[in-house]
Amino acid sequence: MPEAAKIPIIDISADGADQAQVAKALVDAAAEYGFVYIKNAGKDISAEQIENAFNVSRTLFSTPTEEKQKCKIQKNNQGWSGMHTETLDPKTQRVGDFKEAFNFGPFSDGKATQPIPSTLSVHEASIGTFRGACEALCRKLLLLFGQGLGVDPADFFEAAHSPERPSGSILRLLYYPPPNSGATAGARGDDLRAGAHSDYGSITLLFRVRGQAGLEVLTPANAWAPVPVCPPGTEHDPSPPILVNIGDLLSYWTNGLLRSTVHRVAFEAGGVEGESTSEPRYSIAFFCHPASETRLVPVPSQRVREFRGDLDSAKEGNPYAERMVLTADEHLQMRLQASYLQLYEKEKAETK
Ligand SMILES: O=C(O)CCC(=O)C(=O)O
Ligand SMILES: [Fe+2]
Repeated sequence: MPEAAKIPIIDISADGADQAQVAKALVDAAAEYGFVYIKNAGKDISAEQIENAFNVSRTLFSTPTEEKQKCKIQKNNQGWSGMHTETLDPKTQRVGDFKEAFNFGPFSDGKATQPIPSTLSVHEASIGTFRGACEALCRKLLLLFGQGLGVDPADFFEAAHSPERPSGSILRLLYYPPPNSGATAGARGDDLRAGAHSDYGSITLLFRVRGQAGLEVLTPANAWAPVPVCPPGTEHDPSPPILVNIGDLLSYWTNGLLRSTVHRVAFEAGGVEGESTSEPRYSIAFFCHPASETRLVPVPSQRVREFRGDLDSAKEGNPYAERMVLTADEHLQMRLQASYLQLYEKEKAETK
């Protein structure tokens, strides 16, 4: 039975917690594992808000396909993507991901700035509020990363993620249909709910539902390890911890000091008591990106400058790393084109 991934649990909002110590623990976890659980006692994002977001998600994915089709994903990375639209690991997967997703871009005055299904109209403002809470938590984490890395000024990352400026940040609702259902008929043993990948942005927040297994990380020993929804010690918290992981952009920005770890969602992911993959699975991700025009110049931190450990892994996330300083938007576009094969292929054909 595969052993669960070793991922530290950190409480960033504990009363009287020493922020310098919290910042150091976060950086250590991000440098060693690339993943960290943020204990969720409901101070940053309440259990009720999270539950409400999952209810909205269930409403969305049970909306008729024709209605979702009207909001089909566009090249701005906003909208609905149906089964197999995204292929996170195109080199290995024979067929795209067994999942549906809906990406929300920015909101303005409680309103989405993109088409949304009519079934979501009554929930529009609450989705915007939830997205805002995710954005605020990310900025709090980015400030802690800046402090923990000794970046001068400490708000270097936080300031680059100002919510006032356009960015690629996305709130994503995800739905994985159950195995052996109409939507997954024909799936083979080696097919995946989400192919192996690392995330593209700075940091990702991931919300999951108790009992729903499936997420695995690739360990340094090249084995897949399940990531329990409620690791020991968090079973009685009001809400499962929020899983935070480092994306390629932040890894690249920090010369690979912060690790961007490969992960996937499998149909069979054993090893965690009380969790199973036989049910439909829902998860919610917030992908946090810097303002689009941010130039990914070296981070003003001695620790980053002196880090020479793993430059190769930074390069992996960004094949152009050696050639030029990219902007955040150029970095994102490069990655989107690789995983939305049809969306971009179709366009190539049309422009011929
Ligand atoms: O659904 C999950 O647990 C993970 C999803 C994920 O890794 C992603 O969308 O990038
Ligand atoms: Fe991911």
